[in-house]
Amino acid sequence: MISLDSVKKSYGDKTIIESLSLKVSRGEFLTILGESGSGKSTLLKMINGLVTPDSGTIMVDGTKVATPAPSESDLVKLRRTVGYAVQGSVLFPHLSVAQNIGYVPKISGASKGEIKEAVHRAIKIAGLDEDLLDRMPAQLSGGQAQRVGIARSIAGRPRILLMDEPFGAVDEITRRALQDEIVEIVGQEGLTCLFVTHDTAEALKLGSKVLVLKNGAIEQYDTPDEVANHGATDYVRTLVNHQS
Ligand SMILES: Nc1ncnc2c1ncn2[C@@H]1O[C@H](COP(=O)(O)OP(=O)(O)OP(=O)(O)O)[C@@H](O)[C@H]1O
Repeated sequence: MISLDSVKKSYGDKTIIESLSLKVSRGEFLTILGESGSGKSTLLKMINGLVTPDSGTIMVDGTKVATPAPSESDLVKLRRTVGYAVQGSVLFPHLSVAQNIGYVPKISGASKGEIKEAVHRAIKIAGLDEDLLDRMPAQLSGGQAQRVGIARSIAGRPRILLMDEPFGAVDEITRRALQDEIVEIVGQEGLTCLFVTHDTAEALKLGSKVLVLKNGAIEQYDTPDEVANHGATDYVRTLVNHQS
């Protein structure tokens, strides 16, 4: 579903990712674990075309995303294929909840009726109350905003879901509820999910596979069981032993 071949990325003279190759199968729930600055967000942004690598190849569901940078039509295709949710779910502040959730269907050219249907389907899946649809993002709690972000990321019926620390800004109880829901959504919809976290317990709990990154390089890419019980490097074993 997703493949990266010898991908390199630097910012200025700082190399973030030296040479990364990776294949993610359809239906995989891949958690990406690593400390701050290890390149997790950069990896997701390269997969959804927000950041272009210096060199290497990235294929997403048959579309070449890089390099060179994708064409305008490939980018549109990519927006439909890939849903993206980030920490604190950065919603458009000037759009209502319904407009936020309906954004991708709208830019994809869906009719008013189709947009409404997509929004209702998404809020149902994300466990949101209909009463919230007319509110503005500033009128939501952190947990509600997070759910709206999730609803928005799935409203366009993507095949791939990229989530960048999506539950970083919510309390522990909401976080657990959202974790369970996202696993269910990904399973039900048959999605391929890449989920970035710096929380080892979360990575091991949610992932069907876990990718451990350090300084932009792969330390281990394996099942949660293998990562937990047979850490490939000292770094992986330290992460597993020091989880909270
Ligand atoms: N646009 C940019 N310009 C320059 N440097 C950047 C840019 N974006 C990211 N970086 C740097 O690249 C490195 C990797 O950043 P990235 O956000 O991918 O890490 P991360 O693993 O997601 O970190 P965190 O867990 O803190 O979000 C960091 O050193 C960061 O400062």
